[in-house]
Amino acid sequence: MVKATNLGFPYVGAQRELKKLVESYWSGKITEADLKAGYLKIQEAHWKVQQEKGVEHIPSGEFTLYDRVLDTAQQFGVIPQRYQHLPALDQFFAMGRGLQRPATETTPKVDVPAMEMKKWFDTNYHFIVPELENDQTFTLQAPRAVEQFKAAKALNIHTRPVLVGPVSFLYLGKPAKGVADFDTLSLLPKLLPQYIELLKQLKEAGADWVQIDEPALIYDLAAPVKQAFATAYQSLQAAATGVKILVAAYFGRIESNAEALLPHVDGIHLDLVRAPQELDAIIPLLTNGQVLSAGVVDGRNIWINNLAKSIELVEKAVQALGQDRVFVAPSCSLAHSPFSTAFETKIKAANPELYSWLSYSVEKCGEIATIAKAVTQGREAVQTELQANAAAIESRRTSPQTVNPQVRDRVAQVPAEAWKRPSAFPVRREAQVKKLNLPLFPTTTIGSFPQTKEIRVARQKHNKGELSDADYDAFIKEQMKYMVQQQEELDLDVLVHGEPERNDMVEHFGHLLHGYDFTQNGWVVSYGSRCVKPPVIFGDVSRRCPMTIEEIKYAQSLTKRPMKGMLTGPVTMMKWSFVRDDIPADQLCAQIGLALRDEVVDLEAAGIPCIQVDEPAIREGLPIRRADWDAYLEWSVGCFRLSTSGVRDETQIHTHMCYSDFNDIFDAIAAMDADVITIENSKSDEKLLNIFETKQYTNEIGPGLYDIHSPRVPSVEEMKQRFADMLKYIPTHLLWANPDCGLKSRQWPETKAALANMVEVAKFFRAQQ
Ligand code: MET
Ligand SMILES: [Zn+2]
Repeated sequence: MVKATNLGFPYVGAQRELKKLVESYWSGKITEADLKAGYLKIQEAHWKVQQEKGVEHIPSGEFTLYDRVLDTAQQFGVIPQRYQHLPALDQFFAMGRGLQRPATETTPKVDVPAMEMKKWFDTNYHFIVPELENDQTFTLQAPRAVEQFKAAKALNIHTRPVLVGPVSFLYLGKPAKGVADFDTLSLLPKLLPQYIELLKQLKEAGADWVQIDEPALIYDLAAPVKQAFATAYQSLQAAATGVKILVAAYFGRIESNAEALLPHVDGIHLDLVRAPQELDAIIPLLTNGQVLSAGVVDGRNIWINNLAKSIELVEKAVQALGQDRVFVAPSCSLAHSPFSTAFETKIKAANPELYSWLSYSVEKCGEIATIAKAVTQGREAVQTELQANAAAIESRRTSPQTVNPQVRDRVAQVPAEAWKRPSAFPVRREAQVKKLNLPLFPTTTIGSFPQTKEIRVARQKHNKGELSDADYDAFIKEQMKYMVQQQEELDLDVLVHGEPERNDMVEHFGHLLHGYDFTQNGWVVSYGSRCVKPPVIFGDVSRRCPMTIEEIKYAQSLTKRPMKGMLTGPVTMMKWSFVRDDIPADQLCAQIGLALRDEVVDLEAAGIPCIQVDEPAIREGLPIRRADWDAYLEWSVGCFRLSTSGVRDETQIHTHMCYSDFNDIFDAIAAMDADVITIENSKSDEKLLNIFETKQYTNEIGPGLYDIHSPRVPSVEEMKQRFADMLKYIPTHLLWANPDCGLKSRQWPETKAALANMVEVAKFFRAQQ
């Protein structure tokens, strides 16, 4: 019998119950006991819903109150010194999010920052990076997996415990602050006995299968790391704990990384959505009853599965291995997909066709069960489900909502010259210098100004219909007027309209484009208790109407200084949305690129001399494997150019990225060929500037002069220092003065003070020349 299994579930809850629960605990509204009782109830509901949907291997132990890598660190005693004095639960949250607490009669004052957070592979989830000492000791304490397994068992639900694997844990960890650099994998021999102990405890509690997540298997790995995998699983096997081990890799292909560990495990999970070709590669390597867990249902998106296709794939595995050696599974933990489409009442009513294409975690569990049943009992056993699915897939393939022939034709017929500016940068620069007549070291900002409470309230009222369109427009105009006035007073050179009309740089444009929709409850965790609700791209994308012209034109009418138009680039529009999976990414990106191209051309026609197209997400879209980088950079950079190259030489194209860590893709950034790029710098001066020692950036550039993430006002002196450092690397005539990123999360007083200092610095250096 082919088993329906799951790897992980959206622990945040159907209506983000867990978020509300932990946040109430943080604010002191509920006690630790309330928190415990509360999360047990949530877990119970989750186990039950998976059971009802027909999942046979229900995961436990992956449920976390903040982050499961952090859970893993704490339960093995990987606790940096600065948190060690705190009681367990406070300690856990302090490591995740920092803790500030005044002294009481019995306890001293606490003030500890959070540990570092990093992106979890190529998802938008962020995990807490374990800090390891080179003489680190490990001690197993209160393992979550055992606690949760027992809790489920008490409810009569048999679960499959999930652990973060020992190699991935160490590989993703880093040497603690102040410790000399060392290979964190060298700690493996010390860590493994703790895993053995944990497996024994799970066995004792009644577990049979244990899922050990080793997502690090999808990286380009050096030989010693592959060896570490082999060593680790060899010793777990030799310990004969009595549980069966399923090693799970996901988010990509494992290639040869698992070969050495394979003989030492009872099964392996593969992400067959990202790497379907690995099915054929792995089958011949499985022996002695080893199991293949086939990840055929995409755990990272919101779309229905093509059941007929998945069934075929699983049948192929069954033919080779037999029914008892195949599990059906999501590609990765379902924690990366929202909870259930049942809450999408608005889409259901307004667009039932789109609704029929959606599948969130609960529905995905149903899909997994259907696939398993079809393969075990034959397709007839699930005929109704298969028919409904086939109809939905067909409607999605042919619907005018997804396919717009005009858009398709336009993408297919983009002329070669549309992929780049007509003239080279030096020629464009000459035209721009003449037209803009800017001083040396021009000053500008990145786009947004403070999103004040007043702005948020007005937007809410407008959304609820309490503020008329006309009144809201008038309000936004007032805001722009204020923002332009402030910039003139500060004596900035290139002004912006300030983005008061935008709630979010992607969602705002989504509303103005065909092919986008918005969910009510499509939440996924971004980090800790923080969730995001990305827009959905379901169809071919084109402009509904000009998107920004009114506002920018109005802002320009208020000043003689050049106004900078402000758009979100095609790659970022995709990366920060739930993207359709029925056309290739490069095609979708070109569609968005063309929509933006029209807007860029319209802005120019409206008399806007500078246009910024933000691409903060280009780097995070970089594929995990180096071998895939070139193809990705080719289309993503190409689409940026497509969106920006419809203008005359004299129109100055800007772009912006808020990280400086792009030394490895420097050539691609240069190939974007923006006239001006503004980038982050202030948090990592050297990292960014070092690259200029070896490579030349030929266009204009504004490395951020100060960090906008903090309310702190940078002094003139420190910015002078930073500017002087930049001047060592960047030719005088190419350098701009600007902050790191947009100012929307700041307040006005600090914004004005910081910008005033920044302008002073630019003027000081101008006077020196
Ligand atoms: C995350 S990058 C933000 C760019 C945008 N133009 C802003 O200033 O807010
Ligand atoms: Zn930014």
